[in-house]
Amino acid sequence: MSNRAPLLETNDLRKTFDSVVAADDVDIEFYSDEIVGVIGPNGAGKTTFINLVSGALSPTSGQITFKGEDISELADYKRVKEGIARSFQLPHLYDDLTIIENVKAALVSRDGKTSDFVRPLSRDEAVHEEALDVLETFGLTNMREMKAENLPHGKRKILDIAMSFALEPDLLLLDEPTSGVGSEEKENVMDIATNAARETGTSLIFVEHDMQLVLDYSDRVVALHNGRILTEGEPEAVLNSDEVLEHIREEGA
Ligand SMILES: Nc1ncnc2c1ncn2[C@@H]1O[C@H](COP(=O)(O)OP(=O)(O)OP(=O)(O)O)[C@@H](O)[C@H]1O
Repeated sequence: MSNRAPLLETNDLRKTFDSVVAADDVDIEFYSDEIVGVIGPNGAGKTTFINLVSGALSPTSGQITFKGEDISELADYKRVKEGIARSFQLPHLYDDLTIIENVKAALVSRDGKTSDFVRPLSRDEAVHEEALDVLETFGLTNMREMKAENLPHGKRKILDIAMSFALEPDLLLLDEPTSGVGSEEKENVMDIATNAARETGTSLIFVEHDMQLVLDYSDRVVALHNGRILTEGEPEAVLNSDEVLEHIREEGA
């Protein structure tokens, strides 16, 4: 789609679990500043792809190249330092910390310290100011002293996304950012995530089952089925393609 060098590229990327082929020699490129929706029925390999790129899983074979470097065997925390962040289907938050402390934990981990430093660092003015900025951007200012465990699910997803952005990634992987979120709040979550991506120049890859959201928020769509790329390209064309209509939309993505 572009003459520019890809930000992320996979070559013959393969992951098997016994007889299951969850990534079947996947070749794909992602570019800076693009927002890509990944669709596919249950078991298509969407989360496996996110896990392979983030480093949660090692590939059985094949390569992942990020900013021109082979990161296939790089540990997940080192990939964060290289500029790859992710959020989870179920947010990974520090439930007994407040919202602002959660954001500070992300800021502190970005700067190479551990979350044990969060409480002392709550007195660090620079971290405090930056955390307030993040909370403002993501509409969480009013809830900043609430414990994460008391946040409603939609806000938990937003906090998780906010913490991912606080890591200042070049590429952010969102695994089902709207799952479990009430239908009236799904667009809000997607607006917040995609606006932040556009404003910061972060590339976004998001896994999504809601086809209307995929259509509304993606620059490009990748359709997976049985660990393979069924088709990819311009959102409307992909969603209305014969392959997607047959294998994904009928089975229910
Ligand atoms: N850790 C694992 N061990 C064994 N099999 C796995 C593991 N992770 C995934 N699989 C299998 O790999 C295939 C792809 O799973 P994956 O979770 O990537 O699909 P998905 O497209 O994300 O599905 P969903 O939409 O249900 O989240 C499935 O058959 C799944 O059972």
